Amino acid sequence: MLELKEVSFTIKKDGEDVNLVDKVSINVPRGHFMAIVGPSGCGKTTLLKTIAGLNPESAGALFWEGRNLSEEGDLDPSEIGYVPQFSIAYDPLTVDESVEAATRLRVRTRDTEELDGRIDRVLEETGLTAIADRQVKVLSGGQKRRLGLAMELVSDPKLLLCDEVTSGLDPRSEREIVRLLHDLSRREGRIVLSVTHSLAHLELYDSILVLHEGRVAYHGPPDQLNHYFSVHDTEEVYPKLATQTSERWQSSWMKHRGPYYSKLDRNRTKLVDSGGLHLPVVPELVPTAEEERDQEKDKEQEKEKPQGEKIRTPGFFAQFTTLLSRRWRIFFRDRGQLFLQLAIILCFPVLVTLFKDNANGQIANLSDTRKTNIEADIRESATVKQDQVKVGSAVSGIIMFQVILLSLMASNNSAREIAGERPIFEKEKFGGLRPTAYLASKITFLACLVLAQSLWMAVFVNLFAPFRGGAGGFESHIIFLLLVNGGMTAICLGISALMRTAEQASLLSIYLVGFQLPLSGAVLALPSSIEGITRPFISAYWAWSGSVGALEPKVLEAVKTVISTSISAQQTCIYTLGFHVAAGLIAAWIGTRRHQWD
Ligand SMILES: Nc1ncnc2c1ncn2[C@@H]1O[C@H](COP(=O)(O)OP(=O)(O)OP(=O)(O)O)[C@@H](O)[C@H]1O
Repeated sequence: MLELKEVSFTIKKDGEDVNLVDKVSINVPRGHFMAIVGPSGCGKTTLLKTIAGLNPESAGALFWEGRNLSEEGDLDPSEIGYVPQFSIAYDPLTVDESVEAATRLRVRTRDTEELDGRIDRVLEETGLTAIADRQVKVLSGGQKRRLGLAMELVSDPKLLLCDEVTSGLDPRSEREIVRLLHDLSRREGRIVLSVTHSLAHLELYDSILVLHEGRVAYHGPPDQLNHYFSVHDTEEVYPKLATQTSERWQSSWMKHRGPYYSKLDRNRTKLVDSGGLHLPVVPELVPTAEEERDQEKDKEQEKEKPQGEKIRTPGFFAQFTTLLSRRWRIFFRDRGQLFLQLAIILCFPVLVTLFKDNANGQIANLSDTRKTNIEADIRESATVKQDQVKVGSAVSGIIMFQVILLSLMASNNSAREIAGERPIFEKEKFGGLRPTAYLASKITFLACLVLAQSLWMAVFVNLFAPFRGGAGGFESHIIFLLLVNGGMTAICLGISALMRTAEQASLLSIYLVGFQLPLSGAVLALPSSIEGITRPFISAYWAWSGSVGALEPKVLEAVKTVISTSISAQQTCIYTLGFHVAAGLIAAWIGTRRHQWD
């Protein structure tokens, strides 16, 4: 039994308290199918989220089987299913893959047989078996809703909350979905609460809850709705609601609700007697002595069951591997993303090699012995200077170009990685996904991209414009390229986790990359007052400086003749870039833990 006692959800608006849900009191027994209806903005979704625990109630209390949920802890993620308004499946995956991923993330199964059995059962229940290998992107609206339901049913939730799962469907699909929800409420005593705009098919529900401005205006049998509101047609209920204030509707309901609740009880008894409702245990009925003995026996047997038979959330590693393999599958299925990534990895290094000729040029040596005349002496110095400028600016420019292009790749890698799928992530988190497993899968996926991009950039460019480093110079250069790409990828991932939308995250990440070049000081020296403030945050400077520091002395001298920015010690560059990686990951960790379900 789900019980709400004077539950309110209050927000602050212009300094005033506003009750979006106001003193809602209802009882919903096991195996009950209830519609939550009411005009747009009356608080239906807010009430559903309050029941789900997504909006903590500001007053009142919620009970599940007599257990106070706010005091004794929420329902286990496997016990509750929430089907939101938005799609919770990835377009490139098939129906079967989506349900499989949902099962692997929510349910700890003993073996593949159990996993397959669970997936097959859920596909069967929701009528998706015939289209199990179809990609989500080609599904109809009704099929997508069924998939959303299937992905929730994998854990056999005792409480299924559905938010507008029939909106936008044609009348036939709508009826099919309502019928499906009705059937789901008839199994294992599952409670199904469905928020809907539609006043069609109300006869399929056991009870209708009418909300008006967050208050209960009616909660009774569907066939008494018109009678209560004194209307001929259900469509007239909403206009009728507008004829008086919600306070009046609420107090009127409190006065008259007795007979309607009795009717609900009678309907339920009839249903149970006719065998239309299968209830494994009916806690709200006082059991006979014999039933009590049976229940005790059941409890004992439950205790003796091996742990594996209970629905338990999978561990960190199982969730991590499921998410990682799903991420790679989406990556390879999404042709656009794959093509863009390959084009970037292959073409960006080609751009850098355009400057190879000057970078490969020789720098003449000054003679040890002085020339016999001053004119020859000056000519020789000028030639050396010319070589230094030509080679120095090309070598420094190539390094900076590599660094900037890798920063650009970094923002492309991760700016949308979390923000672009935030609703799905929040939904999966609600279903028991560990944020650490999610973050670890993202880091592993991105680390592979960073490795491929940075190594290819270093090796390809080195083929045409060999890095002119001393002993171990090229290896150091590779490390700095890896670090700048890794650092910027981590920072953009942090931004992605903290921002509310993918657009905000992309924009901020692009600005961040755009400012790297001018603020690095590699092109134009910055005023020292600004340099001191900005430098610690400019990854491009530290990677460029570290790589330049790994050049052989003669080339390093040449670079110094064309720049007026100081070169930092390599150790300092490594530590600073390491700090950028760590800061980005910490931001991502904070962002993934934060609750961002609108
Ligand atoms: N976190 C929030 N902060 C401020 N206002 C909110 C918040 N959540 C909901 N609201 C407001 O509360 C009201 C009820 O919203 P809710 O989404 O519950 O309505 P609804 O009945 O489900 O509407 P619809 O049928 O149009 O989906 C709306 O006016 C909405 O703008």
